[in-house]
Amino acid sequence: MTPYKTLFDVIDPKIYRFVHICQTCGQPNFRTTDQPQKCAACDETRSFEVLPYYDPSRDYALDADEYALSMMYALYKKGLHKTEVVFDDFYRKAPFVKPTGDYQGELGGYVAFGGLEQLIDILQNLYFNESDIAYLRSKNLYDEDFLEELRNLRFTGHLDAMEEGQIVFPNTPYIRIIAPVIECIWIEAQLLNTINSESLLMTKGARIITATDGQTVIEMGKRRAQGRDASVQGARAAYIAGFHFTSNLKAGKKYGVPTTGTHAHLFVQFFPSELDAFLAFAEVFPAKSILLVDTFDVLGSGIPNAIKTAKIMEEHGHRLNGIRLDSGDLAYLSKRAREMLDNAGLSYVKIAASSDLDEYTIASLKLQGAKIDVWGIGTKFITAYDSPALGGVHKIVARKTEREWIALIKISENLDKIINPGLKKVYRLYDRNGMAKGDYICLQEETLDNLTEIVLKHPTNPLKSKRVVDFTAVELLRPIFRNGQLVYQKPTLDEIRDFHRKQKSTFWEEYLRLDNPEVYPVALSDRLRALKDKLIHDKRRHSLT
Ligand SMILES: Nc1ncnc2c1ncn2[C@@H]1O[C@H](COP(=O)(O)OP(=O)(O)OP(=O)(O)O)[C@@H](O)[C@H]1O
Ligand SMILES: O=P(O)(O)OC[C@H]1O[C@H](OP(=O)(O)OP(=O)(O)O)[C@H](O)[C@@H]1O
Ligand SMILES: O=C(O)c1cccnc1
Repeated sequence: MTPYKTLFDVIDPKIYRFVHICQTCGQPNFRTTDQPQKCAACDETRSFEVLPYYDPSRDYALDADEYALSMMYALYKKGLHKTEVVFDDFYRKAPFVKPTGDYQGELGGYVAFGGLEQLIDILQNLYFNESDIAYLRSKNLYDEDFLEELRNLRFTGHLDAMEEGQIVFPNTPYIRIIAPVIECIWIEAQLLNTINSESLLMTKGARIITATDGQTVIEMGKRRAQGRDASVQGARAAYIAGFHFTSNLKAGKKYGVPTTGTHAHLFVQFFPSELDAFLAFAEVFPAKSILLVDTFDVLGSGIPNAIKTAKIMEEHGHRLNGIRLDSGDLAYLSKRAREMLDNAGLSYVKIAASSDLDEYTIASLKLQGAKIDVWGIGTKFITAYDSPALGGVHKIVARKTEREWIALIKISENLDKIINPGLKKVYRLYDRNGMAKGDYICLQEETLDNLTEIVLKHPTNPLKSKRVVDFTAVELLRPIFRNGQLVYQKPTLDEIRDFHRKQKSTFWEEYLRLDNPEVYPVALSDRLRALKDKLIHDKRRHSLT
């Protein structure tokens, strides 16, 4: 489908910041200034209504915390706002992973990295529009010079990121930005909001796909999502994770996610009888009918009426697609339903199930031998029910002085919270069979070219280390922006989905399993570790004197 162009694609609101409505002929005139000029349509020069012109669907600039504006202003007043800095984005603890049984060990887990496409759109369309400037002026906190600086502010930095759908482990940067400090501060909240929410849902989706193991999965979460847009973005994340369809038409229109659906209980209640409802639905949708069989009594009436409907469809040369169970004991009911359908010669009719499902219930149902072919998943996916936040962070790790870059560190009493300083890169090491062995984080100037062996040392436990030989190293951070310009060829949704599937298949299932997953090795190079130790030591000494 060719995306249609909006007025904002044709008349760039980053340049044409005002629309002057001519009060004589009603013509809108797009202008770079608020000073009236001759109307293009009627030559009138006197009377215009002057409005800020901006794309409301890309109203990004104030998606920020006030403290960001405070810091941006203070740095501006001190003449430091253009200082170049490096920021890393990473998370510390994998979501959804809880110890079960007597498990006492370190917790593993992973995140499927999501939201890059949305972040690209934000950074390409980031500007303070005139209504933002007017709002900030009304706060009486900032001077006019600063507001003028904001008017001209854009993202001008370099951004490297993992590709969307990549599997990423704790404390490994998935985004690295080199930019003036004012820009890095400005984007913090919405970068985190986007990446955290999308990655969280993609991860939940990836876990559900591990449990459904190749069967058809439909995302149905719209009604339970935390806000309108969350459901559309969530449906996209689900598709990348491996879901096959969404019920969400907007996600279909906006992102091209395949859509499908069954019908609700209301449709059955509305008709004089369940059979009337089924026959009506099947007549209108002979090629895509999945009948909801639990409005009254699944085994007593729902399935028998679905069988009658299927038989009538067969007489007309059609096949009933499936039935849906939405309550009760899904293992028992699906097994009985399968028997009844098979005995009626309807083994082609699929059984779909929904009812507060998640990866754990699905795994349990499979263990119980449930005969379910299609999984409908809403609430527990779209709300990331059991782990509703991903704690991704955006941290400064270096700044430029007149002469050189200096690495920065933040000390914490909690060893896990001490960031890895400096400008870094990330390698993933693969064995001969293409399976991932571990990730290796090193300084930008380091190279693996002549290394035949790497010892991946555990960050805090010297007893845990892993020697890797005969490996192929792949750099995971890819150039996305250079000097504020997009240099990355954005993949299609299906390419992202495929990329995610392939990446997931390079990990042993021990790292991806739902309960007590193995900890995937992520190690620092000796030079990076030495730099970190030195900075910690220097800071501690400094704070004691
Ligand atoms: N055999 C099963 N094993 C494990 N969990 C199941 C099984 N069958 C259903 N479940 C789960 O148990 C929960 C049942 O939810 P609940 O008690 O609210 O009842 P319900 O059957 O959905 O009925 P209703 O929708 O009418 O309230 C759901 O989360 C469902 O996924
Ligand atoms: O169970 P979920 O994973 O959220 O999947 C989507 C649910 O949405 C619908 O329920 P509805 O809103 O009619 O309410 P219900 O919970 O009473 O079925 C549908 O029948 C599913 O049960
Ligand atoms: O198509 C369905 O069955 C559906 C869609 C949204 C929510 N519940 C069910």
